[in-house]
Amino acid sequence: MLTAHSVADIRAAEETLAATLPDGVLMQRAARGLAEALADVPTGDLVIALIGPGNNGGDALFAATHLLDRGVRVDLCLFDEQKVHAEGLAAATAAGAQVVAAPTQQRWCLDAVLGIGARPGLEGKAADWAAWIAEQRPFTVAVDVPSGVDVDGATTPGTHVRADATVTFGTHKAALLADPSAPAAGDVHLVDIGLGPHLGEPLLEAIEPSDGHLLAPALEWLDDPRAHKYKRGVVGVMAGSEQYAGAAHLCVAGAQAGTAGMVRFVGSDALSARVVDRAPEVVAGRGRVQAWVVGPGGGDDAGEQLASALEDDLPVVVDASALEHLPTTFLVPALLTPHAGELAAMLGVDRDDVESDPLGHATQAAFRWGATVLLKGRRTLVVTQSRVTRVNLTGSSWLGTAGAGDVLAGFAGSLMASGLHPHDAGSLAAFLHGAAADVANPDGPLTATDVAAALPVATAEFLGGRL
Ligand SMILES: NC(=O)C1=CN([C@@H]2O[C@H](COP(=O)(O)OP(=O)(O)OC[C@H]3O[C@@H](n4cnc5c(N)ncnc54)[C@H](OP(=O)(O)O)[C@@H]3O)[C@@H](O)[C@H]2O)[C@@H](O)CC1
Ligand SMILES: Nc1ncnc2c1ncn2[C@@H]1O[C@H](COP(=O)(O)OP(=O)(O)O)[C@@H](O)[C@H]1O
Ligand SMILES: [K+]
Repeated sequence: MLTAHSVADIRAAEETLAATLPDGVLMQRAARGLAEALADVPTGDLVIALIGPGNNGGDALFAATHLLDRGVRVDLCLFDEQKVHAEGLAAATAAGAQVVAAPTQQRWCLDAVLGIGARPGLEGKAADWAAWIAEQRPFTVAVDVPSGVDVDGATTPGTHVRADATVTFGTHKAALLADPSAPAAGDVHLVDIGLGPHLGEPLLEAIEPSDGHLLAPALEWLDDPRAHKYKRGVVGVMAGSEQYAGAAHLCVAGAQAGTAGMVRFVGSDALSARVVDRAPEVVAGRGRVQAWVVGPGGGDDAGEQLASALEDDLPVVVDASALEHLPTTFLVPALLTPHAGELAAMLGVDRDDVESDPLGHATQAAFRWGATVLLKGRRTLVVTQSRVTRVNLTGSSWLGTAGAGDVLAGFAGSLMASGLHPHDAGSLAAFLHGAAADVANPDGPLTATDVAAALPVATAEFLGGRL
């Protein structure tokens, strides 16, 4: 699992670790890691280092000494000459760095304006530097975090740097993983400075290809010699309507691609006939299931369908139209799967509000409904009270295609029917859904049907540690 920690936790870990080491060792580790990450800068090329008032600037100043040692030239811009890491500045200038008034034509840039001590938003000189980066497009490496973002909240309320890469120290930060701030970080490289053993519970985590073991609770039947389809679980699907018949097919396709042993479909006679025609393995009509999926393309019936599913007292995935009919709170394990527009409607706010603070709004909804909230998007979030929030890093923007959400809801329901907690079911479904899109076509268009078709292979590769 890839983890990100809060600024407060990082500070506490740093204090504990620093107390066991001679002064300045941590900054030296950070500076060396930063210089190593800049190994591609050719000898003789010129780097501009934008230096802020704190230790973030210090890291870059010491990294500059390593760059200068191997023949890279370094110019320095100081945010505040009175407030700069003095030893770092002395070391960098002694090694040959020049202080200049403003960035000009440099093709390489080190953003060391602000790190984890930042109040979000850049002003004055720092805002001018961010504008220069946006206009001149030098290859920009952010030190620890892109300056100006909200490090824990992953929001971008003011001016900030947009980097090509970020070299971060000790652990990831929420801002590097979650949207809307993640694009400002570019490619993220983690430098180990020894904080690991001193860090507490993460603020955010992301499933990695090596985390196939997370599926284990849904696969206990695999080793059971007397296993049969019902031991794998049955997932019930109430999806689709006259208007959105395709959602029924796509949700069923997602459900069939999962770990459950059988899919039941409940809908009108006409829709049931179509679904069974297309997917002969599906059993139509009410019956015993271990989890329900309600809402994809559900149209006017979604409220009734949700009420009917909730009567069974079973885990439930609530998607699309069913999100308009939520009970005050959930008494069964529930996974709600809104996109930003649906979450905005649930909370009575604007879509822009959700998009500018997805973590905050998904968390608010998870607490309000006592449910797991999976907020769909480029970096899908899965939030459950008293669990570490997960962010999904798989897939590409090609996944934003009609019906992809229907497949996701069906697949997550299948994992829940096999016994997974909604937090694991939702985050694994998002992970495998993105991985399946990459299997189907990593760099180009694809349909939701393609994603559903690739899910079984993506799951097998994940289980085999081959993703
Ligand atoms: N933790 C670790 O393990 C390690 C950390 N290391 C490094 O240290 C970095 C953290 O350093 P840091 O604490 O000095 O904070 P940093 O962000 O450089 O600057 C704070 C200063 O900026 C100011 N300021 C704030 N917001 C502002 C704004 N919007 N506009 C203008 N000014 C603003 C703020 O002023 P104040 O809030 O006091 O008014 C204060 O003076 C960390 O990211 C990493 O790079 C490594 O060396 C290795 C080990
Ligand atoms: N820019 C994007 N990058 C990656 N994935 C995306 C992006 N936009 C949407 N997605 C994913 O595509 C799916 C879209 O679901 P949804 O909005 O419900 O669409 P639909 O209702 O058409 O099925 C979700 O899994 C979402 O996370
Ligand atoms: K920075």
